[in-house]
Amino acid sequence: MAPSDMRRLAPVTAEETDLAFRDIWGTSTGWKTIKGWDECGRIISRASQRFLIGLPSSRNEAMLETSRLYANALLVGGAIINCFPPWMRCVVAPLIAIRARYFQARYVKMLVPVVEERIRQYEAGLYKERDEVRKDDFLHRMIPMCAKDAEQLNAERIALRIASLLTPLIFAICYVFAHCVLDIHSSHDRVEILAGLEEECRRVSAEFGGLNSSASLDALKRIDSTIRESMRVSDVMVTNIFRDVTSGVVDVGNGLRVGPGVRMLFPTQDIHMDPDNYDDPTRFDAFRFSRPFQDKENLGDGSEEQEFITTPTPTFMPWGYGRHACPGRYFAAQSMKQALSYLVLNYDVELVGPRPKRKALLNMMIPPVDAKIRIRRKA
Ligand code: HEM
Repeated sequence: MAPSDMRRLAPVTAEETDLAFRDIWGTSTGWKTIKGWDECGRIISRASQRFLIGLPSSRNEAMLETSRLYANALLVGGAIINCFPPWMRCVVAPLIAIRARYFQARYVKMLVPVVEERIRQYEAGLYKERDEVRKDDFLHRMIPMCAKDAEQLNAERIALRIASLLTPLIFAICYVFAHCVLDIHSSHDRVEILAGLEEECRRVSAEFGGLNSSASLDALKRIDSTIRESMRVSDVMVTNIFRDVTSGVVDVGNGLRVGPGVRMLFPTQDIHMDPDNYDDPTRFDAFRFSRPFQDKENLGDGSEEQEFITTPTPTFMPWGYGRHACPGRYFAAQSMKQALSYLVLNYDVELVGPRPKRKALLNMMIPPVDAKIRIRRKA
C-alpha cells in the first residue's frame, strides 16, 4: 500500500469511521461508561473491514466481532506461546492456539460465500460493471491477481489470506489508537492538548471542507504528532526488528561479529526512552514532533521537515526499520488520524479511575483491556 492508495481510501474510511462512531459509541449527549479497549477496537474494526472486504459484508455484526476476537486471540496466543522454552512450544502451542483457530474457522466460514460470489462475478465478466461500487476493497483487487493461477483462485485460500491481515489491521491499529486515547486523557496537559487538537481539526476542516481527504489529514500536524508520540511512549513491543543470521558473518560494529543461527533484535523501547534521543523521555508530550514546525511557514525555514507517524528513524522504530519496515503503516496512520480527529471533534472523554499500569509479557506490552472511559457526544 503506497501513499497514493491512501487518496482513494480516505473518503471511504472517513464514511465508515463516522458511521462506526455513531453506531457503536452512540449519539447521546449524556455520559456513558464503556470498556476503552473493546470499544476502540470496534471502531477500528469497521474501517479496516470496509477496506478489506467492502460493503455489505464489512458491516455484518457477527463477522466484525469474530474478526476482532480472532485478531486479539492470535496475538495474545502468540505472546503466551513465546513464554515457553522453545523445546516445549510444539507441545503447548496446539492447545494455546485452540481459541485463535476457533475464531479463524468461524471467520473463514462466514467469508467463503462472500469470496465465492466475487469469484462468480469475476468469471461471469461482471467485474467491470461493479468496479465503481467495490473498487476500494482489497478482496476486489485480490481476485484478478489470484485468477492468474487456477490453484490460487480458491475461496477458502483467499479467505485465509484475508484472515491473516486481521491482526495488523485490527489488533495493531486498535492498540495504538486505544493507547493514544489513554495517553491524552491521563496527561497532566490534557486540557491544553485537547484544545490544541480541536483548534487544529476545526481550522483544517474549514479549510478543506471536511476531514475526508488525504490532503486534509496530511494537514493535521498536531494530530500526527500526538499519535507518533503515543507510539513512542506506549510502544507495543519491548524489543523489535528481529533478524536471523542465516549465513555468513555480520559485522555489527564495535568489533562485534555475529554468525549463523543467531537472532538479533533492537531494544526499541529503550531507544524510545533514551534521554540522549528525547528530552524528558518518559513524558507524553503530544506536540513534541509538531511544535518546532508550527510557525515554520511564517519563518520561511525549509531546512527541516516534521517527522510524521509514518517516518521510521533510528530513534523511532514501532514500524521496524529499513526495507522490511511495515508496508501497512500508511493505511494504519491514515485511519488512526481519522479516528482521533473524529473523536476530538465529536466526543467528550474522561478516564474512569486511574490509568492501568503498563505491564510487559516478555517482549510484548499487555494491552489495557480493563481500562474504562466515560464518553458523551458533544452537543
Ligand atoms: C499500528 C499498526 C501497525 C504496527 C505498529 C505495525 C508494526 C509492524 C512491525 C514492527 C513490522 C516488522 C518490521 C521489521 O521487521 O522491520 C511490521 C511488518 C509488516 N506489517 Fe505492520 N504494523 C501495523 C499495521 C499493519 C497493517 C495495517 C498492515 C497491512 C494491512 C501491516 C502489514 C505488515 C506486513 C505485510 C509486514 C511484513 C513486511 C516485511 O517483512 O517486509 N501492518 N509491521
